[in-house]
Amino acid sequence: MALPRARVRSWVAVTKTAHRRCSTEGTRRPRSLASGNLSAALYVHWPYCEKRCSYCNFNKYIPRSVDEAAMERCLVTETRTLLQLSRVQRVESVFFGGGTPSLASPHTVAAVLEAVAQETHLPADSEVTLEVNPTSAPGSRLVAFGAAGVNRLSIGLQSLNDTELQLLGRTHSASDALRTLAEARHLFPGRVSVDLMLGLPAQQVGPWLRQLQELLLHCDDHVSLYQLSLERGTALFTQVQQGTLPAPDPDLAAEMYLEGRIVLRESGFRQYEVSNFARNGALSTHNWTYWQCGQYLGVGPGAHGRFIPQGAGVHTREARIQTLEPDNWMKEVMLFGHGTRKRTPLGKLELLEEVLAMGLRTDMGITHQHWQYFEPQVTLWDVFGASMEVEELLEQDLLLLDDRGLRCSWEGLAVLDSLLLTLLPQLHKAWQQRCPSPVPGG
Ligand SMILES: C[S@@+](CC[C@H](N)C(=O)[O-])C[C@H]1O[C@@H](n2cnc3c(N)ncnc32)[C@H](O)[C@@H]1O
Ligand SMILES: C[S@@+](CC[C@H](N)C(=O)[O-])C[C@H]1O[C@@H](n2cnc3c(N)ncnc32)[C@H](O)[C@@H]1O
Ligand code: SF4
Repeated sequence: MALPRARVRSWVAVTKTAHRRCSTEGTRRPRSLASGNLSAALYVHWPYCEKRCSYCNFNKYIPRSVDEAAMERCLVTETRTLLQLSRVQRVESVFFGGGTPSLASPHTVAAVLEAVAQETHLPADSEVTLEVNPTSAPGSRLVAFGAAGVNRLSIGLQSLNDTELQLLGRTHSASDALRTLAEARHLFPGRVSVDLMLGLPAQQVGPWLRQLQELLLHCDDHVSLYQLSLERGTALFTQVQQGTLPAPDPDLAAEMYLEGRIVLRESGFRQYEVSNFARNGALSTHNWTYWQCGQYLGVGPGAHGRFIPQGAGVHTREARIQTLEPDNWMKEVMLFGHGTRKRTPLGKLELLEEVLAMGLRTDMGITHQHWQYFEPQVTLWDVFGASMEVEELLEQDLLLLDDRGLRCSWEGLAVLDSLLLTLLPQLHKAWQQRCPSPVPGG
């Protein structure tokens, strides 16, 4: 079998199908699983932005004005409802994402955190992240967000090249990004992440690597690299379709990623996940919960969640999506206490697919103990140990299956999508052999 070509999927594609601060993090089970269904992560979506970026198809709206008091009330109400429904006893991380949550008032952030602390246990060391867009405004708001309870920032820097930032439709310049980053590091030392995009139209490997090198002179202990995903319906997609911009070259993007991860490794960063790099143990607890298939509640328009709604007498994990459009979502929250639009019970096989596809994104992979937590009867050896195709991946040193469990090698992590093309069908095959009756969803 030829070595698969490196292809990095941005996290965006992954969330559509589907941190703790110590260096031993990757070797133990996150608390969210260790404590079974008693704990969860919480995602809070702020749906508004100042301006539409040319590449973005997230659930975001550019409003003329925002009724922040109403939005705050609804976020607090839905947080309470979902916490009661899940009956979780502790929340280990809260992530304010968007949209542009740094446009929200710190008061709103504080109100949501207060509701969490009233409904359940929010330990003092829980990770509370806020996504921040760089701005030219000075940072008194960052101080206020810290006072509201935020203790980690994720800065959407995207590029350190002004021409690229304009192409992306960003409202900030490279110098705004560096100034915001410096301010953030000053206020939240060791707790600042930056998102850097790669694979933009016309972007070349050398100049992009020089951006990364420059970023390394300024950044803190966490970096995320996201390959541009050209999304239908975005301005960038149309420009590429109409030929006014060249299509991003996937081979160049793969080269940027492969070279970039080496540069980061040489600077002391551990690639703990396909797109995420941390040093000094600054892994993100919140995202770790997603990759380990822990429970998470999604609050706000378009937020996703995965949890067992025990309060409704349900004992199956559900994938949930909240209503997308903010005004409709608010109406539903005011009427019903929540704006959950879609609930999909997850069958056992679907859950195992997620355990596999998400777990292998991390360098720790899937330990036997972790697998057993979701599937006590069929082991990783049973599923993958006798497959010739899997054996080939093991021989090519792309995959490891040993006493620790199943995980990608350093080379394998860069081509995970190709490995899953073998591993997921193998899981299905093993599952069918075990339960031959064709029950949909497992
Ligand atoms: C949806 S944004 C929200 C945060 C904030 N509004 C911002 O723009 O920085 C979160 C991150 O997703 C990544 N992202 C968004 N759209 C993407 C796309 N089409 N392809 C790859 N990454 C994308 C960006 O790196 C961005 O920092
Ligand atoms: C693009 S990532 C940026 C993370 C950033 N690099 C960091 O290290 O914190 C944004 C994160 O927000 C969460 N997220 C974004 N949109 C979401 C949604 N609609 N529902 C649930 N979680 C979401 C996921 O955890 C995702 O990894
Ligand atoms: S990339 Fe961020 S700032 Fe830009 S439109 Fe999307 S959510 Fe808003």
